[in-house]
Amino acid sequence: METDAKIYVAGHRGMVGGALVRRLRRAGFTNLVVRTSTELDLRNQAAVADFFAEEQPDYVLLAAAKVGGIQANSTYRADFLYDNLMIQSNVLQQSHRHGVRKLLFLGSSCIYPKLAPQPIREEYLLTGPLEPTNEPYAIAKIAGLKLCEAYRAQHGSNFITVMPTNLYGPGDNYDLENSHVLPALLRKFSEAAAQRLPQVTVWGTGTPRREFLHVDDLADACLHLLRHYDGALPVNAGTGRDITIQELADLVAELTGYTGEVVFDFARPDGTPRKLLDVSRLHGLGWRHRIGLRAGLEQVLTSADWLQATQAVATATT
Ligand SMILES: NC(=O)C1=CN([C@@H]2O[C@H](COP(=O)(O)OP(=O)(O)OC[C@H]3O[C@@H](n4cnc5c(N)ncnc54)[C@H](OP(=O)(O)O)[C@@H]3O)[C@@H](O)[C@H]2O)C=CC1
Ligand SMILES: C[C@H]1O[C@H](OP(=O)(O)OP(=O)(O)OC[C@H]2O[C@@H](n3cnc4c(=O)[nH]c(N)nc43)[C@H](O)[C@@H]2O)[C@@H](O)[C@@H](O)C1=O
Repeated sequence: METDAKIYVAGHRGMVGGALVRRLRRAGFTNLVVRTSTELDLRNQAAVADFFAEEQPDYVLLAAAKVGGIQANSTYRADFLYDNLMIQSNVLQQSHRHGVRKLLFLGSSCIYPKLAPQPIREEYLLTGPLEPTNEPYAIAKIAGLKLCEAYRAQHGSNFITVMPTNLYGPGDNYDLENSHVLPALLRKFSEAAAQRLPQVTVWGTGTPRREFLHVDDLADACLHLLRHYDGALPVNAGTGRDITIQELADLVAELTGYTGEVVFDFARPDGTPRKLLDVSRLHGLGWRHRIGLRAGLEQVLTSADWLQATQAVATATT
């Protein structure tokens, strides 16, 4: 990849898109094209066609999507299915029409069957029923992956697909209802520590296991795959290690200095019991994660992004 190649990063204001932009800039890529969703709604077929005709990018990184945690996925089911189907269909079709040299599509570990054998290998896709809380999102992501495969098979398009585990890092969403577990716990425990609250409520039973990858590691993995991988097979991206939600809550309590009680709200869904990714394909391609969970969380809690996000939340609630 030449450093003056024109790269469209879709979703650059999001957590993953932001990390991709930072990583690409650090690697010397200067010709980045970005649009906010207000400037370009990727669900709009005609607008996406006009954009590609005007910009003619060489590479496309598709990090724009409707994204959220277990509650958002379960509540806004139509939006998660419709928005994601439209965004990816429009971007993939125009990337094909305009002869984009390579496209990277981001799926998710939730595309695999709810009770898949662990760790989850890429070939377990479509071998069993999905987790109901995020079935619409998973169906959309599976359709995206299959569309990449189909463009490659029918037209020879170099569309590659990456399936990340649960991510965290700068640019995360700290909304208490719609976010993923890690940002939610960081906020709940740090607020409880500051206000000396006697209890923090964690959703579900605390027994589900989750794997967490720092978003800067994911961005690095994506650049590695852009440079070194042209295959049809999807590639899992994770650390190969997971922990229970109870262990995660204990870790976040320790890091935020919270010493009160942790209670579990059994009325909230657990979701998938476990979704540890088998990352041997990615390791075989020469990439491994660098940022462990404790170090990654310490980095988040001392970052300018965290201070900004928590100040914005404090201002909005006073
Ligand atoms: N977060 C996670 O834990 C995981 C994420 N992923 C995948 O990574 C990708 C990025 O996720 P993440 O960065 O966390 O998500 P974010 O919610 O942080 O960012 C999503 C971005 O998508 C853009 N977007 C949403 N709808 C539209 C639209 N209609 N038109 C144009 N742009 C739109 C938004 O743009 P704007 O800000 O301009 O409105 C936003 O910046 C997704 O494909 C997701 O499935 C996969 C596994 C785990
Ligand atoms: C990345 C992935 O993210 C989603 O799947 P998920 O991993 O189930 O999502 P989550 O991070 O929101 O929850 C993980 C676990 O944690 C528990 N939990 C405890 N306390 C809080 C809490 O306060 N908030 C949240 N959100 N969860 C909590 C929660 O009950 C669950 O057991 C997919 O929908 C899909 O979008 C996807 O691809």
